[in-house]
Amino acid sequence: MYPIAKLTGVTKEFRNGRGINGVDLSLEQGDIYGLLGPNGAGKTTLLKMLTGLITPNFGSITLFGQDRDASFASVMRKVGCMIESADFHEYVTAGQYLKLNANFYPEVGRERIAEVLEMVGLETYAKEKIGYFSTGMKQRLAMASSVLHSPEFVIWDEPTNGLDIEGVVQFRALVKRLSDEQGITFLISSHMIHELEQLCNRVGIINRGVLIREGRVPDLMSDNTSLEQFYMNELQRGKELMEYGRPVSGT
Ligand SMILES: Nc1ncnc2c1ncn2[C@@H]1O[C@H](COP(=O)(O)OP(=O)(O)OP(=O)(O)O)[C@@H](O)[C@H]1O
Repeated sequence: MYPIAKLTGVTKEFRNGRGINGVDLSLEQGDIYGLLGPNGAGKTTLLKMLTGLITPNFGSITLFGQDRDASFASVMRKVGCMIESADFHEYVTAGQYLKLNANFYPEVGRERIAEVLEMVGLETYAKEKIGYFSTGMKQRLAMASSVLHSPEFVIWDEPTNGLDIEGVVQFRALVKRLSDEQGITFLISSHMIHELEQLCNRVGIINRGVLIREGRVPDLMSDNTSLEQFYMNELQRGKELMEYGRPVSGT
């Protein structure tokens, strides 16, 4: 079985010298993979490169075992993504917005639109203009839109941004449901480390553009009481390596 997504030596250097550097990453079918890292670490850049929004300077990317660029249309058909906040036309309703997106997918009908609205708890707002939506409601709508065409691989950048407590709980249940029932693979970047700890089977930590650690959550946490503690230790270790060339605090 091929990996759902595989990045090999993926590098992007922006003109300001920042970006990401030599990332190797392989996602297997059914993974719920959490991407963690400080602000500006390179999470969004990595997700954008996976989906073709940014072209890497070096490295290769395969999706579903195929070269991402050579088979772009066919592989991207199986990917659903929500990267950075969606740009909505404020004067259309949630239902109309999804209907517009559904035009790209002949197999997506009215029932599927109702289904995804229900999935994200917006079923009573189908006929409301997006201009009246709160930040969290727009986030829910973007999430609904990203799974409209029943993708096999879902990429979400900070999906819990703006969600209320109920929304976060629903989000977690939705990921688990789609993973358990349909075997969908997820790549989720988030600062909500407790969410990722509960949700993900694997996580990776990216810092200053480098994937510094990654693995199965129970393995990474074996010497730590929580994923948060592991994460803080790893960042501290990275800082010491940069400053002193070796870890000094025993982390
Ligand atoms: N188009 C661009 N041109 C120049 N620099 C960029 C560009 N896009 C991102 N960067 C820089 O690349 C680095 C990584 O940015 P990125 O948005 O991937 O970080 P992030 O981990 O998603 O951060 P956050 O958690 O704050 O959303 C940052 O230092 C950012 O300033």
